Amino acid sequence: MKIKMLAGKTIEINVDLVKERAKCNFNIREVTHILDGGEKNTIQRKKIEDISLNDGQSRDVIPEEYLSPKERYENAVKKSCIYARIIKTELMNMTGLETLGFNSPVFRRIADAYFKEVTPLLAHFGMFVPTIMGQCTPEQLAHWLPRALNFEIVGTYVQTELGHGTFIRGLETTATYDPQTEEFVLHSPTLSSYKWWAGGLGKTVNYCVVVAQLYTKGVCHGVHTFIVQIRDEETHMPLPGIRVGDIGPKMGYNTGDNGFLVFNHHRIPRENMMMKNAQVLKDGTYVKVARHEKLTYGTMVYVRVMLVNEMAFNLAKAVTIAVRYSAVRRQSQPKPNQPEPQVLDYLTQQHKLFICIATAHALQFTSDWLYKTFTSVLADIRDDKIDTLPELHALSSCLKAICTSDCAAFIEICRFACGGHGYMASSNLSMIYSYVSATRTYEGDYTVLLLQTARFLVKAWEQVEKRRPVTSTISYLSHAFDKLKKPWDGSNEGIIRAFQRVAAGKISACINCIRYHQKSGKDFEDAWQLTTIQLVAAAEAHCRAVIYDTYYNETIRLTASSSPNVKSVMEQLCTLYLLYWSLERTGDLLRFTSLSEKDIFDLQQRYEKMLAVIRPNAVGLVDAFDIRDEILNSTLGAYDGRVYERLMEEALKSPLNAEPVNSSFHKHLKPFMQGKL
Ligand SMILES: CC/C=C\C/C=C\C/C=C\C/C=C\C/C=C\C/C=C\CCCCC(=O)SCCNC(=O)CCNC(=O)[C@H](O)C(C)(C)COP(=O)(O)OP(=O)(O)OC[C@H]1O[C@@H](n2cnc3c(N)ncnc32)[C@H](O)[C@@H]1OP(=O)(O)O
Ligand SMILES: Cc1cc2nc3c(=O)[nH]c(=O)nc-3n(C[C@H](O)[C@H](O)[C@H](O)COP(=O)(O)OP(=O)(O)OC[C@H]3O[C@@H](n4cnc5c(N)ncnc54)[C@H](O)[C@@H]3O)c2cc1C
Repeated sequence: MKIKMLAGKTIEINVDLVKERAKCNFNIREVTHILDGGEKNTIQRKKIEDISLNDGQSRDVIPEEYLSPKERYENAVKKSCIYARIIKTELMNMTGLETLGFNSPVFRRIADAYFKEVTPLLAHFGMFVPTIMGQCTPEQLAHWLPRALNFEIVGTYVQTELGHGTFIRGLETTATYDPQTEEFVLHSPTLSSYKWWAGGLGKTVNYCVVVAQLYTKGVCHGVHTFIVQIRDEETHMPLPGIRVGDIGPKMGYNTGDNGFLVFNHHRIPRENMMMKNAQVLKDGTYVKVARHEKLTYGTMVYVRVMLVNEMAFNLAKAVTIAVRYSAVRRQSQPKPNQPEPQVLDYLTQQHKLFICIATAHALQFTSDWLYKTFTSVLADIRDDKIDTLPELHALSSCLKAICTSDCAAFIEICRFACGGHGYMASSNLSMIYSYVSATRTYEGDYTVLLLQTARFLVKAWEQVEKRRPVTSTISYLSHAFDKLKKPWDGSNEGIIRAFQRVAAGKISACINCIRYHQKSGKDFEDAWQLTTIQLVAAAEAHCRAVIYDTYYNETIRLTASSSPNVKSVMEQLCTLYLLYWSLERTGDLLRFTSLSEKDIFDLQQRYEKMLAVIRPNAVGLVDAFDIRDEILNSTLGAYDGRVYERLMEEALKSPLNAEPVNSSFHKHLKPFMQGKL
């Protein structure tokens, strides 16, 4: 152990970690600034982290694993109020800082110091407020937004029902306009129409955005959004006509009180229909305002965009834990009479972990780029231009699907990399995994969203066939008709072009398959269904090509004025990422490019050399994510590497250790062992 001063405190640091940090050859702060989107953001983030975490209010006295479900929820509500107060105060102090807002990555990061699972207010921050911002008229906005931002009301987003989640047009809850009273009557006509899943609905919120089928003058106009009060603002009792409760234990999100909601002819004022995109006049006349009918789905697009950033952060946490632990952990004896090596020195361990570091960078840069695209499309929509929306929908759908899926898979690999101790709840890897695993399903299931992107790609292909211009992310399709396979080029640019060829080849194969089925007499819908396995694969290939291109270009752009070693290490990670996926997808490359067996051998050699090049900087790279111990919440991943001490300290907190003999011994085990039971 070595003693080190950190933030004014003297701490003991594991000697292996001290050596690792001494080996690091680049400026860690510089990389942190790049990942944060600039030094100004890092300074701001650290300031808010200090304000909100230094007083210890985020800490639990008893680890929440030992609390009952009810106590865990109550504890989460208590801490949510502290957390929300910090956001309110800091937001007021931060006016003018355009990069930080209500849902800023900074507030997101500190949330993890407060909640091992989630805050019951997550859907208030992530969905209720964004829906108010996106779906209200200016008058409605003036009424609802300040109340929601001040937490005078707390809300959630209630869309999914027992019977339907994916197929929104199939939702059954009705909102029928009554012109006599100028009210909507909300009703749940069947068991399958019961609302199910909304976060915070069970016990926490008093308002919600409800998605329901709008009926007026006897005509159904499809799903629309309504602001519905469900609990009394004083007593918090459910209002008449409302049945609401918690849906019970889940694989994760257990402090999130996901709920059910049943309407029995519940009335709300006409003004509570969110009327930015469509209106119902007092006499019941339906007026469509928006030019694109899917603008009602805007909150989902927003959350899908946010989730990409969410994935980058969660993977950064998991790999920080796994790399630090792998530097501390020593195991086996590959050579006789030699000390046990750090497990990080095993090539196979580097193969598990360095791709996770690279992926966290790739997702961070892709997420920043996607967010910019999102804000630019929002600006277009404000100017009544809706032609950029389909591309945003296609991009956010596939990126949400692939990033959540990759991130869950890589977090599980981080757990494997930590052996048995990775399975301890105190490693925090199981919590991170159960949190991330749900993201592949919610906000649009993986397969469903990739099929949305595939629709866009098939249409784009038809445009390219007609030699019509297409948007930037699919411009590579224009080269799909070049007949000759180009010689394999293993440079970064060459690999990206090769994967664009793979994507184009897969889309082309889907088109051929759909047309083949149509020629055999199938209608388009059936031909589409028969092609869906390939369509999902084509959308995945397209998405990966977008990520490779974005990661590569953003790395060059963001390190243009960096110090040489920072530039090198960031480029090495990007190259590692491209090599890793080339080796993972050799089948695709063999099918659609001129890659040979010899090229695969070369790729493998280059990949393994790159692992060795990155090895000395591995701990420095995860330190650069700059995730405070309070946020990591891990016995294995703390900055000081006191792994075994922390494991023991945590074990001693188990209530089972409070007494030398548990009463069940005398009550059950002893009589059983003595043959008396
Ligand atoms: C611990 C943290 C603590 C504190 C937090 C602090 C701060 C917060 C920070 C960040 C928060 C932000 C986010 C991160 C984290 C979490 C978020 C919080 C909670 C999330 C919990 C989960 C919430 C939910 O799951 S809500 C429910 C979501 N449900 C879905 O996604 C359903 C999926 N289904 C669909 O989207 C659609 O039904 C469908 C797309 C599959 C089909 O729709 P539909 O049948 O109507 O359309 P089609 O006929 O198929 O298509 C017609 C054409 O329309 C096009 N289309 C479809 N959708 C869209 C769209 N959205 N936009 C544009 N165009 C669209 C479609 O492509 C067709 O086009 P074509 O040209 O005709 O082909
Ligand atoms: C933790 C968590 C939190 C949630 N929070 C909220 C919330 O706050 N508010 C809210 O409204 N909802 C919420 N949800 C619900 C969530 O949005 C839905 O569960 C999700 O959209 C998936 O829909 P589903 O459950 O209907 O799945 P289904 O559509 O029933 O999916 C089942 C299977 O069928 C497949 N499938 C479905 N349709 C097709 C198709 N067309 N083609 C091919 N395959 C298909 C899917 O790929 C999947 O494998 C939450 C869910 C979870 C797990």
